[in-house]
Amino acid sequence: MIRFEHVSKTFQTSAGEVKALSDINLEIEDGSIFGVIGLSGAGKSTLVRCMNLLERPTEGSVFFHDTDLLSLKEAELRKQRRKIGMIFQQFNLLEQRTALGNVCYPLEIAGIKKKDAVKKAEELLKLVGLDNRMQSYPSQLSGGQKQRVAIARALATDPEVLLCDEATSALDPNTTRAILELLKDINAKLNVTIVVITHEMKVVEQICDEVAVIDHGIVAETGKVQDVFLKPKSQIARELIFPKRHEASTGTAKRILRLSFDGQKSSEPVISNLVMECQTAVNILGASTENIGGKAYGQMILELPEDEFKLAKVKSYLNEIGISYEEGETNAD
Ligand SMILES: Nc1ncnc2c1ncn2[C@@H]1O[C@H](COP(=O)(O)OP(=O)(O)OP(=O)(O)O)[C@@H](O)[C@H]1O
Repeated sequence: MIRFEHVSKTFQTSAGEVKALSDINLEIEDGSIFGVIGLSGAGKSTLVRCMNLLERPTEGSVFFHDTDLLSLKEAELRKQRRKIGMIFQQFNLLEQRTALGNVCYPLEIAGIKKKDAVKKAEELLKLVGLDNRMQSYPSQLSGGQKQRVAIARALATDPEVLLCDEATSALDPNTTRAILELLKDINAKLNVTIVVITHEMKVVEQICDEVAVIDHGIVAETGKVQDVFLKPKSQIARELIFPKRHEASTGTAKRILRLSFDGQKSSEPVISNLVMECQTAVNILGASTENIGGKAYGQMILELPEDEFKLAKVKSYLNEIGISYEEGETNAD
């Protein structure tokens, strides 16, 4: 549905050129929930803004279906843009309008009759769970409720894609979870393709099918969420999945085994069986196993036994039961 071919974006600033994106290639499938994750300054917002040409790439092509958006005249581009809705971290609601007035706004601009606009806005506000707050002003709503209004407003023009730029970053964990569930619901009920920009792996875990990991303006890695979780290939993906703060901080580097759980095996029996089978105590330095779609995914870090014989036994046991692992060192921080 959306395809980037060799997209680059350079900003000219008084301090010189800033290359925000370099030669980005990616493809987002119709009906999917696609995550773009990266650290602050990685280029995520620029990337998402290039999807609807709020930002024009300096090089490359942006296809929406099979149309190169960069080749369109202004009127035609506006038409295509209506099919691409967007929500933001700061909600961007009109403060002097009620929730209903906010959702009616894009319909009024599109020339829809007031009666029809109100009817549609009411339906959308019901869909996002705000049946009782239609006449409330943004200042009377919580962050989660404001984001629900913003979602309803973005859906008013029947977009095929909804771009969500850090849409849950200003919300607490419970509200985040509820908003992500709502987006998942919208994807399933309305078949709207959803692109989620985030710096938080847990957001990707909760709703995305596929993910692109962005680092310093390039795509470091892309693939199905469970594959990237199971076997992160890039250093940046490893850091995002398993932040350093989860690892032991003893001041000295330790030799470790990094175990990957792939959704079949739950982590607890594996460790207790390993202890019994190999007759060795294992020191768990960190774990970030998560439940994704009802299956356990994630990683666990074990300190290696110093005894080489016991180490060989542990590795052979893991091979036998089919748990992926790799050897490494913790950082001495
Ligand atoms: N309008 C602009 N003018 C100049 N430089 C810009 C502009 N927009 C972004 N940049 C620069 O491009 C790079 C990528 O920024 P971008 O906002 O896309 O990153 P991000 O991953 O979304 O980060 P954050 O999560 O902190 O918003 C940064 O170095 C940023 O300073």
